[in-house]
Amino acid sequence: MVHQAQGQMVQEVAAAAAAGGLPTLPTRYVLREERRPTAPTTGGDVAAPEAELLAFPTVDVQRLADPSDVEEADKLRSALQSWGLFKVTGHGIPVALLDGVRDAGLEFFHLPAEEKLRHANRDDAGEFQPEGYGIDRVDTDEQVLDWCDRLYLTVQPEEARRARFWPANPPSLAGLLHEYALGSEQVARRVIMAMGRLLGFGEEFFLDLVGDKGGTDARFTYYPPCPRPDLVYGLKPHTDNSVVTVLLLDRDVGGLQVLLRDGRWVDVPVLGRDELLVVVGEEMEIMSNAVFRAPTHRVVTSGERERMTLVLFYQPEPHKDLQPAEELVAEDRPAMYRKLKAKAFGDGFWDAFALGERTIDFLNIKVDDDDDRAESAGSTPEAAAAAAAY
Ligand SMILES: O=C(O)CCC(=O)C(=O)O
Ligand SMILES: [Fe+2]
Repeated sequence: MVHQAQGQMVQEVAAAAAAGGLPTLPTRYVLREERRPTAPTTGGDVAAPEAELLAFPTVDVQRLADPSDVEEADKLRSALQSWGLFKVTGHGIPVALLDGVRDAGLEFFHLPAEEKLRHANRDDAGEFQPEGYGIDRVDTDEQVLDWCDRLYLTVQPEEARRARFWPANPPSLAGLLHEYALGSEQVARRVIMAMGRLLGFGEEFFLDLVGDKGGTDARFTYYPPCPRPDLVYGLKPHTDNSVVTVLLLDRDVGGLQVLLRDGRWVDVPVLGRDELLVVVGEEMEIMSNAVFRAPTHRVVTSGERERMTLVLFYQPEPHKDLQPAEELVAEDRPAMYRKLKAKAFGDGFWDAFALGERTIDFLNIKVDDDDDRAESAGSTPEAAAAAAAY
């Protein structure tokens, strides 16, 4: 059964609201009071001074590829230990390609509804499945829906692409996404290689766990303007279903926020046109036995401006075992997660996300819930250094 709300795109709701046809926001988007996003922490909150924005971590992936560049490796280490995400320069992807794929994505969302619905996220029987155009899965009346529409495509391995979900319009989109994904995959690989080196292993360390034919899923997310941004999430708080995620953010409009370890939500700034963002995902958290942590992040919407982002999720080969690397497990550092197949983890994401839970928690693969131990094993420079000694 498809839930009746599944058919309604947020873009249509937003258009009706803008035309004055909706005196109040439909309740299915309205968050319970205690869950509502407060005003962004930066810009208005004295607890988050300007300096914090300036300290937003940056890593040059070209420098990162040079194993003798200790300074850049230190920047990566510090970014991973503090924010769990960082902006990336030195990737070599032409800015014309970045702008091109952004423009093509936006053009797709601006097409008439019937054109976009040719690629709707339904299978032959009309049931919901994640790939294609639409909103995320709706299971119940109680589920509060995010203020966004998505176009979700499997990009790699190439033989797994499903042509019916790839827009024919604008005609440039498919080619641009293909090109961009190749460049962005290199960014992910360089980061994953450097993460292996940070722990004192070779750069193949995590790549071997991922496999040569890891998967890449792309998600274009369109956040229409919202008449009541104080009541909704663009995207609810979550951690990513990936080893790492590479994001191409909107050129002009912010909204992404990350939860710091001290419990504050902080804005990710609008990046330069040629900059990307890398976020650690839950699969890396598992493989690294929580030396690296997947940060919780969310999107708040803007009142008047639309926003679009393109996010690429890098995943292990589906048949690979997903588990803490044995080199990172010892008597005083027991495995924090149980083994499962990468595919089982990937599939679990959709159930978890609909409930607003982490996949790790939803699938109950934490060996125990002793967060103190997790903290001491994972988040300190000492722990990373300890891991390096293995
Ligand atoms: O749109 C954004 O800024 C973030 C999207 C995101 O976090 C996701 O799709 O997992
Ligand atoms: Fe995300």
